[in-house]
Amino acid sequence: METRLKLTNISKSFGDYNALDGINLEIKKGEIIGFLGPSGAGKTTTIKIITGQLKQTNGTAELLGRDTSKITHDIYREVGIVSDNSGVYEKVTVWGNMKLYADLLGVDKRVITELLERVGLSAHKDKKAEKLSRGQKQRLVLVRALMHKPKILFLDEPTSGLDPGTTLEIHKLLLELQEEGMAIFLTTHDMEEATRLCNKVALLNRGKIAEYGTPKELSLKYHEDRVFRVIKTDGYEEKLYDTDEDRETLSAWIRANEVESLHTSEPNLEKVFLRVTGRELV
Ligand SMILES: Nc1ncnc2c1ncn2[C@@H]1O[C@H](COP(=O)(O)OP(=O)(O)OP(=O)(O)O)[C@@H](O)[C@H]1O
Repeated sequence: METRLKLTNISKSFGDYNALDGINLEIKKGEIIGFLGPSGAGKTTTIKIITGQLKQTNGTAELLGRDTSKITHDIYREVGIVSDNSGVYEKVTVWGNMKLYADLLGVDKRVITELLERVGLSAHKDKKAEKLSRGQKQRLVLVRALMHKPKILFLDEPTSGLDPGTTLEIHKLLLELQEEGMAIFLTTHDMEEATRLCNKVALLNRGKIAEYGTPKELSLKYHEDRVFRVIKTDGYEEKLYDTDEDRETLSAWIRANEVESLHTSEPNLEKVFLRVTGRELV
């Protein structure tokens, strides 16, 4: 699969403070990679280096095969960026906001119609952006970043503060885009979101990638206390651990037909994160 982003041994110092220390990361076509880390871990610094806004102290960053320290503005025709300060024109309508970008990028009007339809904003196209709800505005920002069909999309906290319905819609759209081959670099504080969307996640802590793998791999790796919850036919619930003794007990219950159901409880990414960083995600 085609590599869309490759970071090799990236370090960044601000004076004698090492904000990033030896970051390696690769994103291929059709992959969603989660970049997770507590406040101050170095996420924004990494994104700035990738998008050419900041120069690394060491290492190389290649975006769509080009060295980011030498990229020119035309690369933005193939890159989409969604961040907080997304620059929606508040006094301009939804359609107008889309049209401004479409003209700039040479995108056909039909694409605007299609995208607004896809995220349920067609009915609001003549509303000024300032009148949109938070979720509607977030969807506007997202589709505006998509209209030129970027090969790679950078998403900074795409669903933070949104209701579950809108969040689901955005997730559905992102999974469709992934299916279409878009590579997505996602920062999020929402571990459920990371688990649902990401092929792999990198846990960034104090400027280093402390863990990297599929959400499942990481959850299992930190799964020390494997607990089984057993509901017995008499209605009682028992907890068993992954020990020889408890396994023997479980076999005996099964043989005696005393087990109604059996559940394993795996730790989620949130717990992994806390263990790795010792810090809450904020
Ligand atoms: N221009 C700068 N000069 C000095 N230190 C900086 C500069 N930019 C960032 N830092 C420091 O580098 C570290 C990483 O910052 P960064 O903004 O990348 O964190 P982050 O992971 O994006 O955090 P958040 O989730 O809070 O946005 C922080 O300790 C920050 O204070």
